[in-house]
Amino acid sequence: MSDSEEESQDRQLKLVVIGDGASGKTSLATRFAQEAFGKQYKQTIGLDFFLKRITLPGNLNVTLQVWDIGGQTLGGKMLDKYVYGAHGVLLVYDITNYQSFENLEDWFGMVKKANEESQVQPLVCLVGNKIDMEHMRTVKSDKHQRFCQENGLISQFVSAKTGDSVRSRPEALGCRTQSVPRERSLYLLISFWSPPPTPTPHQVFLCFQRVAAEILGVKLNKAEMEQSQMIVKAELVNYPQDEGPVRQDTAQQSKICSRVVKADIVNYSQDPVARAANPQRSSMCLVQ
Ligand SMILES: Nc1nc2c(ncn2[C@@H]2O[C@H](COP(=O)(O)OP(=O)(O)OP(=O)(O)O)[C@@H](O)[C@H]2O)c(=O)[nH]1
Repeated sequence: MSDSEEESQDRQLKLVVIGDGASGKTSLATRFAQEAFGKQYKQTIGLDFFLKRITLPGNLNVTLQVWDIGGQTLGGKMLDKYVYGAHGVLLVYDITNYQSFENLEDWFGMVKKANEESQVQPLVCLVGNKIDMEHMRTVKSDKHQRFCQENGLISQFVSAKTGDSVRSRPEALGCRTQSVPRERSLYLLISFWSPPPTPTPHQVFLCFQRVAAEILGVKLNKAEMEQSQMIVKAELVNYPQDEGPVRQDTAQQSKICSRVVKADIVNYSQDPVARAANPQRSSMCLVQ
């Protein structure tokens, strides 16, 4: 095998996703590996595996082996075996479930114990999931940050549900806002902070990418780092009546921007399904 062939071989990383039951671990892994999301909760018994190949800056191909560990394994005999040898750990909690945050101490304690004899400690990322339900948040962002600082963890907020598609313009999301002046101003507001409409990776992908990059010591550029860390929700727009089908796909989209932005309150006048699934909307654009 030539040198260049050897160099182009994939690196393999084992990433373990742990946290309380129903915090969204399987959903994160599925969003990352399959670009999918299921509303139905199906408890993971034991563990599941996902594989995904990504390319990091410098043309470095990395195969991520994602171990999705069932939340019920905490305190069980197998957990330390699952976690042992992981290069990275995603410690997941649900921002709307305080107990899932409190239990992180136990999960993190187990990670440390499982690897205490290992020479290399895994990189641990604290993941606050379900930020599409910001209005139901029970874990304050500063608690999250404190936990990260105290334990030397990297920090991430995501939504497995929306994928938190950042850096997309309204037209790229299928919104047609031109016909209503109020929406037009919102469109302009968002456009002002948005870069050109190129297809960009979603937040969950960026979260995994960031962990892989940190493990391998690969530097992400400033834009990639900002994308992976900044989350702004802009749930908005008073859609005209004839645009129901478009709305369904776009009801959960978020936007990235660098400060607080006042936005319109949503009024999904033609979309009872989306409304039922998402009863409350933020009237502000929130900066994490
Ligand atoms: N709104 C919202 N719901 C989510 C999100 N992520 C997961 N869910 C829902 O939360 C429930 C639990 O998600 P799972 O991914 O199965 O949770 P888990 O942590 O794998 O659960 P265990 O298998 O018991 O460990 C499901 O009904 C998901 O649809 C999210 O980001 N936002």
